[in-house]
Amino acid sequence: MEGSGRQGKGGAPTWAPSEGTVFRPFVAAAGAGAAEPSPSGSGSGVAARISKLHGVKRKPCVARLTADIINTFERCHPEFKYSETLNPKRFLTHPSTPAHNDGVDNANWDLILYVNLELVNKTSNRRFIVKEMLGQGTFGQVVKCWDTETNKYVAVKVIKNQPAFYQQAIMEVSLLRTLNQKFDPDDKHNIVRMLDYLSFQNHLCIAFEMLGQNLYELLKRNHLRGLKVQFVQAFSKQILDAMIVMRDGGIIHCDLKPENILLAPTAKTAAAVKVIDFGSACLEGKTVYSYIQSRYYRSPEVLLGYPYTTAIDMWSFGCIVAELFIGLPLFPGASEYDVLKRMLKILGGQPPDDLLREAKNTAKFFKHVGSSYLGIGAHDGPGTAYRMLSEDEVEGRETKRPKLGKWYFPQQRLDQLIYTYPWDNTKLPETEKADRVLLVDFLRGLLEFDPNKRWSPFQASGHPFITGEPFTGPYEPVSETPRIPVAHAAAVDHNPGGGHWLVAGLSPQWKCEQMSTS
Ligand SMILES: Nc1ncnc2c1ncn2[C@@H]1O[C@H](COP(=O)(O)OP(=O)(O)OP(=O)(O)O)[C@@H](O)[C@H]1O
Repeated sequence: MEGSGRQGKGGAPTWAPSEGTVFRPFVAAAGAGAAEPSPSGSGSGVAARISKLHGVKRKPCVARLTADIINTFERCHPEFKYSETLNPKRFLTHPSTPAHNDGVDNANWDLILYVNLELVNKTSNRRFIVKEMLGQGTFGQVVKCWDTETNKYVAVKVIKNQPAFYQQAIMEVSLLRTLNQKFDPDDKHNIVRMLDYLSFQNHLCIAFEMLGQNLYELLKRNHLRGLKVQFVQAFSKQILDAMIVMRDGGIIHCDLKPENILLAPTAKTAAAVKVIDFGSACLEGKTVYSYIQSRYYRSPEVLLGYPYTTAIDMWSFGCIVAELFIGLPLFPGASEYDVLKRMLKILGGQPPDDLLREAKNTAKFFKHVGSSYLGIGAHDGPGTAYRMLSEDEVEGRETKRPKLGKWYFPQQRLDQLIYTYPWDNTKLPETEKADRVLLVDFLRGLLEFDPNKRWSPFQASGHPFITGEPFTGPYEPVSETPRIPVAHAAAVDHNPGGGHWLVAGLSPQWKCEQMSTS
């Protein structure tokens, strides 16, 4: 259904004879009929004529004739005029039927993108020429573009023309600018570089350096069998490096997952990665949304509706590390209930009572059973006052049975999963066994139910799994002194009126113009 209407509207044919001219397309001309070359090849047909014009003496073949087809047409027919602007648009956006914003947006408020559309920064006149679609997400579309200023390919995120998306994208610009310029001016900490941002047809467009495949695609390419421990180590180290910087800035990413970690081209090592997509990010202490993080990577405190900090990213990071090793998501729940149930089963514990007591959504998942209950967490601590609801109990409460997904691996505790992976394996070399012991100990500190006890990125970066130091027993991180996130302070200083327009270098007036048209 791709845009026949659109093609009709803007749609001149590739070749455009002047009015009244009956021009036979080349294929027909070179085929049977009046234009057939003479059987002898000596030259009475069109092909032979073209051959002569090109100075070709021997019998031409079709492939040769199409090599310089525009020239060929022009030589064959003096009235033939070619103009690239008259080409039919090759749409990249689906659907490509105009619906809003004077016909440049579709029904989903996405800008209708097509090959060779120029996204222009009116202030600098820098132009980004659209070439192909890279991905479509919640906030809009990401397209590969040719940057006329640097003569390089870049990735441009074209945000949907809707106030909520617009506002959040401004936040992405603001936070990424702070991270890039203030915290990582030399591009050493594995965070995507933002190159430019502009407003085009009421769409905020953000240009990023062009990166490669994401880690989910990498796992798929490996048939979801997981990566060697050495790669898991290398990627973990780089992601942690980015997370240390984010935490120093008091920035919570809120959507860490394998899809948002991209391979980066580098001369140094074949396994460099960068963190992308700050489209859901926020400042610590200024958390606005409660429905955040992709479900499989959602932390217990977010599921339960408890105030959150940068520790939620460490939970997602733990899920990513485990997934990189086993090739499958660790908690692929079909519902939030399913995710939580899997956490309890695989980790053999549950969130601490004080968190459950204060969290907003505890009653959706747990029943208060008094202080003496020796439940799932009993093996590693005192009893708990809360027990997770059964599916029947949830159905009774919510009138709907919670969705439960399939288990793709044995229903085991995390350590057993890692030690026995790929689960039919009996003999492992001693070095591999040692690596896995290290990995399990590393995951223990990341997948900690209590956000206050969960390791910070800096603490995790001291683990022997990351440093390569010998493992002498369970890792005890150094305690950290409380810090004041710098970006948080900066954002408040620049713009006490709320929002982050000024921090991003975008005027509130510009914001209003955009808002009013949508
Ligand atoms: N710098 C980049 N280089 C190459 N590809 C990119 C780049 N940035 C984004 N992409 C591609 O576009 C996809 C979507 O990007 P991004 O996650 O930033 O958008 P989103 O709308 O926030 O998506 P989601 O809804 O999945 O969070 C990515 O998964 C990736 O495949």
